Amino acid sequence: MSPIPLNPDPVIVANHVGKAFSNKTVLTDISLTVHKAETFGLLGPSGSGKTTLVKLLTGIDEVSSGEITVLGNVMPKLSVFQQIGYMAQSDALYTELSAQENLELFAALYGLKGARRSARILEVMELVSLHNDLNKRVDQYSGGMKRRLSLAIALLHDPPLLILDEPTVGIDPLLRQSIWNELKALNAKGTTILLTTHVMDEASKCDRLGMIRDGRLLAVNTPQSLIEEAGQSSIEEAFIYYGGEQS
Ligand SMILES: Nc1ncnc2c1ncn2[C@@H]1O[C@H](COP(=O)(O)OP(=O)(O)OP(=O)(O)O)[C@@H](O)[C@H]1O
Repeated sequence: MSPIPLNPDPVIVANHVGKAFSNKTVLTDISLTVHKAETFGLLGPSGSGKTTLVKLLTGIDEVSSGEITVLGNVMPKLSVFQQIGYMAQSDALYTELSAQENLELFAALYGLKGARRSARILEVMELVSLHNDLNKRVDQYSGGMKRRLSLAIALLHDPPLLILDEPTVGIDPLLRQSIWNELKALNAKGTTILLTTHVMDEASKCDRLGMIRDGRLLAVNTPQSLIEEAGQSSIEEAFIYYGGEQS
């Protein structure tokens, strides 16, 4: 199967990016381009540097070396952050408020008003199957429900770029499937998605994957090409192969 040609517009460009915290190097020489309307997955074990890279891409944190451009702007840049739907790994929710109140707050932040605001809140909550729990306080939500609410918030302003850090952790397989369907529908409308995962099955749903280990990008390609080039039969085996070659 030949891969679908990528839209050439670069939405994210990382150029020889490095990141160190005091004297600890966490990312080394990461170069990577994410094109418009693709789903790009960052796959790597716990502690490999995925969240650190995501924070650089969103502009929450700054590179130690190299450069990141997002939607044509050198990061970090506040105006670009408003064009990104960001779902952090730990849910940034006001737990003493209801889901509705949380959504209202973020909607106001994004400048969504009036009927458009109410309609969009309902739309995104239907999408994550939480529309019947709008008035429940978030401290009464389960872990999976909080993840889904965080995803709804990331989608609220219909941003051109979604950056999702482990979006489906704690979400049951059926709902995970429907979330993936939605992500693919957003892709089809032109939304670019970068997400992190360590679930191999999920990685195979991405258009392209970046395999990351010990802060280095080992390989970038379509899941199928990564498997074929490594002469393996699964993403998991390919990952072990590329990791082994590097070390
Ligand atoms: N602020 C910080 N100061 C010092 N070290 C940090 C900081 N943030 C992250 N690190 C270190 O950077 C490394 C990569 O962490 P990171 O959270 O990016 O990994 P990850 O791939 O996202 O892992 P996980 O899948 O568990 O979330 C870890 O060794 C972590 O301890």
